[in-house]
Amino acid sequence: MKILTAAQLAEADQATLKSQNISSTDLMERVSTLVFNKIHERLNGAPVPVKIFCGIGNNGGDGLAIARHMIQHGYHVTTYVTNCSKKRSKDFLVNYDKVKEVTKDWPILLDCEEDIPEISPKDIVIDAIFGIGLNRPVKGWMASLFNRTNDSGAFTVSIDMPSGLFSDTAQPADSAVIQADHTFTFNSPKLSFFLEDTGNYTGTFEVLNIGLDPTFIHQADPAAMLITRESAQNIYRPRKKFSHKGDYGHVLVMAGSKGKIGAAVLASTAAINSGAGKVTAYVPSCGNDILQSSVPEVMTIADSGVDQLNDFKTELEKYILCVGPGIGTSDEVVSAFAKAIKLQSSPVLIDADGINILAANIELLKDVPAKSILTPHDGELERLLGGWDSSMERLDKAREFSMQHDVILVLKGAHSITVYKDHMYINDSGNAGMATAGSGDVLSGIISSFMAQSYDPLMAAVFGAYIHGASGDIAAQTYAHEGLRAGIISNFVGPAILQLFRQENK
Ligand SMILES: NC(=O)C1=CN([C@@H]2O[C@H](COP(=O)(O)OP(=O)(O)OC[C@H]3O[C@@H](n4cnc5c(N)ncnc54)[C@H](OP(=O)(O)O)[C@@H]3O)[C@@H](O)[C@H]2O)[C@H](O)CC1
Ligand SMILES: [K+]
Repeated sequence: MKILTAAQLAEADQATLKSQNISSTDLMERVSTLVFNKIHERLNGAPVPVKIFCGIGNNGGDGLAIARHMIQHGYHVTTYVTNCSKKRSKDFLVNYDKVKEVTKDWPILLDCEEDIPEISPKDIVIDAIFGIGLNRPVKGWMASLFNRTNDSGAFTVSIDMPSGLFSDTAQPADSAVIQADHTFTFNSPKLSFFLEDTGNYTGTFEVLNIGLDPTFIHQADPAAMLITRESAQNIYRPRKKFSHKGDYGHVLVMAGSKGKIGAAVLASTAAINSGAGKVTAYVPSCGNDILQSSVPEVMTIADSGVDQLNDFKTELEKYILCVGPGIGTSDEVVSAFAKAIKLQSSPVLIDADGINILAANIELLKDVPAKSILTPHDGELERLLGGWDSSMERLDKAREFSMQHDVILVLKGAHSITVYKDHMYINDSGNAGMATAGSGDVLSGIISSFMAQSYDPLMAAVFGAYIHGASGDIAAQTYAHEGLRAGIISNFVGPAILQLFRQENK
């Protein structure tokens, strides 16, 4: 699913009016009817007090139209207009007049100086103050209204966006935002819904298809792609009937050190569980027997270093290198890592201490083959890029780094984001139970396995992140978030691939 910017959505709006030969008032009526139906389905006529706060732009227009439908259906509605300036939009005014058709009670005009209206925990608040037209931080009286709403304990439903939230630019620290319990958003979710510092404002969110011009949407270059089950289905490559293990590649997992051989076990198990034809673990010699007894499908090469890697020698001709989990960062390891990277001409996967080594020895980046994949968690990312002030800046810096070094970054988090130059892919699978030791080692194994199976590196990263999350989601149905261990996630790669094609129960 495409994630479009506020500017693109406004353009889509105009393209829709033209291609469907409808007025903007018609489109607003369509949108507000869709939202009303959703609310009506849930409330089912309940006599709860509903307070609808409307701005004076089109988000406010939506709010007024929703108010009209609700009043018409017998709901107990009080409508407020935050009448802070004279620049009311045309469709706001049309819908302001239309309220007259269903009630004698005009909306209450707030002139933005008076006391904030009472809001009780028993109210349902509908927030239609600002949508994608927000253009500056929310301060002063409006901020007090937002804070009062947030503190009220009332169930709050936001229309299109929680008011005060920016959709695709950095959220100013001093700007008030409505904390919604649920958000109905139009056409596509917004980028800020997926970022750590802003993603909680929406509460749960639901994307409503408001019938925007499909040609415009098809042609639009998205701010990011949301990777859902459907997108993952399209990336998946079925295996051929007449094939052998040589067709599915060979992953060489260079990982582990004394006390952290588990990282090598987890990454190489995940690689074999995800379909690589062959997997070899390249480990310090203390890890050899551990690997051989814990995962018989994986071959091993023991390095000359006993407790940690100190060299890189292998006769293997063609493999995908997955390097970094649990290797440490001592001088010996750095020289083994540097040697391994230099020997590669095809893209490699670098994780964990591999990323820490690059961050501390930035000159090694020139030996990293183009389109290699780095999978940092935020601590590693910070070492690599320096800090950031907002999630948007984190993305900007990642894009710049990717562009400069021609590498793919998988930024791990609640929604892992794969960044390659100007392209971003936001993962929509996974859960908080996956925040557990070794989960990243499993991700490295999964992605390198798909690289070995000849997926294009960018698609291997995007698909691997999805399958990793989906494995965790299926595993959590049996183990709960708390019971998830990295090795368990890895065992659910097969069910996650099956799930891609399972018919949903309707
Ligand atoms: N294509 C679609 O997705 C459709 C969306 N619809 C709805 O329309 C809104 C967008 O409406 P728009 O009129 O462009 O903008 P808003 O209503 O969100 O806000 C504009 C008004 O807000 C004022 N503003 C902006 N920031 C602030 C602020 N920090 N403090 C105070 N006031 C602010 C702005 O004032 P100016 O002084 O800058 O002019 C405007 O008055 C979208 O979100 C949907 O809800 C359509 O219904 C259908 C298609
Ligand atoms: K809103």
